[in-house]
Amino acid sequence: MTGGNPAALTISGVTAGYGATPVLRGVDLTVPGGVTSILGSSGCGKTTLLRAVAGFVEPTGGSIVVNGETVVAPGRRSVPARRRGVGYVPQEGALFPHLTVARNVAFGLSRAERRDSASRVAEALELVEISPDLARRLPHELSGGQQQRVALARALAPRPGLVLLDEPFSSLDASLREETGRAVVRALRAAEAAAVLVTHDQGEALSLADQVAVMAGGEFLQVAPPAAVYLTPADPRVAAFIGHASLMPGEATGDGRARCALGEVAVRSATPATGPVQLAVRSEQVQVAREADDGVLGTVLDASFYGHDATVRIRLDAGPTVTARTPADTVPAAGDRVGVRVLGDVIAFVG
Ligand SMILES: Nc1ncnc2c1ncn2[C@@H]1O[C@H](COP(=O)(O)OP(=O)(O)OP(=O)(O)O)[C@@H](O)[C@H]1O
Repeated sequence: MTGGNPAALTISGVTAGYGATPVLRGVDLTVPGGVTSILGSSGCGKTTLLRAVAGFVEPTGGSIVVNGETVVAPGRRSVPARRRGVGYVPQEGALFPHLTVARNVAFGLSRAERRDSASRVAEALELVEISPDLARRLPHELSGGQQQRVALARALAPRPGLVLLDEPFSSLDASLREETGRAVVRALRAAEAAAVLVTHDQGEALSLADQVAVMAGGEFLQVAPPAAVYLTPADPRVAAFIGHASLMPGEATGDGRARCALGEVAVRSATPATGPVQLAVRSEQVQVAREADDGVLGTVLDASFYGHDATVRIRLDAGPTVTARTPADTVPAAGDRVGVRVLGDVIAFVG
């Protein structure tokens, strides 16, 4: 955002629920522009928040401002969904199966905008890199990735300032997912639309977004650029959720070090000089060697092979379990005795 433009979206103290069950518990979020991804476990309230911004769920409290216009505020009638200037791409795209690509894209246009429907449709399809040759096809004649891009074109056709995407890539396989994700972000940037992207997938959240908002239990734990969320998580839950850190108690001993079940480790971040701390050890920091080599001893519980590498869970003799990431050609087997060492600084939180 530059030159004093309003933020694309400001959510302040929003509460919402279904019947007597609260789901959002006073949510605050500012989307200055660009792409913000919302990451959180299933059922934490991500879709409910998007639906509240889009105008499909009425909040019970708080306010929502879209591109400078207040659309929800206490004591005021909320602006209806169709007048919020917000595009919405639901899960699975939800194209109308009996309408061609062009008519699906034109569907979101207002009566006035339909006067130049052909050029609006062409513009939107170009933004999402869909060839005009596909405009007359029906959705089932497209690939999954193309269908998702058409769903985005439909949301972009009215030129909204803000687009909400609810797990738009969840039905795509891994490689198509990455490629479609990048194409969607290119289209959003070309359209100069800000976006909120809900996802379960931390790789997607970190790689596609300018800002990552980590949600748990109906509120945000941290909202920050991807590298900050990964390298300086605000809270142990963020560390555990993003990048699979192993959490364990420790005792800070001064000089930026702490003692824990992994021995003496170097710690990063603002920890007290001495006293109890909670440590978060990233799996890529944990090095596994044969038992004869040095390190803290433990027993392999299980290993998951991913091709490019593997993750190995180890129960340390001292009690806690840690997860290590090992090269694909040196994966120990369940039951193996191993030595474990920690590389670099571990994240520490005040215990
Ligand atoms: N229409 C509804 N009526 C009653 N409860 C609902 C309704 N929709 C959602 N919920 C409940 O509200 C909570 C939050 O749901 P929501 O769909 O916002 O979560 P989410 O974070 O998007 O989950 P997921 O990642 O699984 O899509 C859940 O406990 C869910 O069961």
